[in-house]
Amino acid sequence: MSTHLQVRGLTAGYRRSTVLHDVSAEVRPGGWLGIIGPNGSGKSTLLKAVAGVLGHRGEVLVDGRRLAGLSSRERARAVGYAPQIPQLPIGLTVTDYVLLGRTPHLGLLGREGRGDLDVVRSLLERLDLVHYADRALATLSGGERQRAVLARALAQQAGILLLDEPTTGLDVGHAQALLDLVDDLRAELGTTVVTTLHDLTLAAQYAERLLLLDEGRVAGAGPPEEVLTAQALSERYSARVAVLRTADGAPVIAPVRG
Ligand SMILES: Nc1ncnc2c1ncn2[C@@H]1O[C@H](COP(=O)(O)OP(=O)(O)OP(=O)(O)O)[C@@H](O)[C@H]1O
Repeated sequence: MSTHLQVRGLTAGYRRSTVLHDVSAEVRPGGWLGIIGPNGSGKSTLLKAVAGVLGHRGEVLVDGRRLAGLSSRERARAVGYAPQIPQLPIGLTVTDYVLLGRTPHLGLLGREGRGDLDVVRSLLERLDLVHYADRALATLSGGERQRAVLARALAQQAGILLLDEPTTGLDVGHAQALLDLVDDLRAELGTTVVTTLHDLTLAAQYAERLLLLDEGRVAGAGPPEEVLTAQALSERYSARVAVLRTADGAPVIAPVRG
């Protein structure tokens, strides 16, 4: 199942201020869009609005249907969301927490079946969480907890996966394992992926296209090699960087001391 995501003229914010101004974006079925931009530019706000947890003007279309018009079960099957700072039921074990991701797939009795347990088990293996399966979330380290949050979002097997800073707190190996897993889901299930990422080199290596936000407006969009120029990073982030290339031409962003 591959899902097409369109965001049209999205304006959103909080009680006192409008943060996003008329943002439009599109992700092809099975595509990966990386949202980048400096602190406070509106990346998380955009994901919240697309996830439907923050009111907005404009439209979010999933396969041409307004997300706001779907039932909550349909919406949970369409969009999975891992927020940057999730509210965690810290008394739950890792297994029970990740199983919550299966809720939109359970039958009338609400009982999980063998298939649900298999999905959870496989995610715990891929995210190196098997040893923690029976531990309460409260007892995990920051990176272990982050991996549990991502496992729950992945267990949902929604057509669109929204991940807000998924590699925060993860060491380089676990960060790569997570992004590889998301990429595999794209290949195996056709999952459409939107992530915010501060690590621009990782963003360039995994996302097909980038959307650069600055002060809540789109300041650039396109393939990573077009968006990530030293000039754009200097203008938008006030950063001194050298843009290097991997053997296959992907940009590597190296900060340079002044
Ligand atoms: N709940 C809130 N109430 C009021 N203002 C908020 C709220 N959440 C975020 N903001 C403000 O909205 C703006 C955009 O925040 P947002 O979290 O979307 O930025 P971001 O690009 O994800 O930033 P970062 O890179 O620091 O995570 C910021 O100025 C922030 O202070």
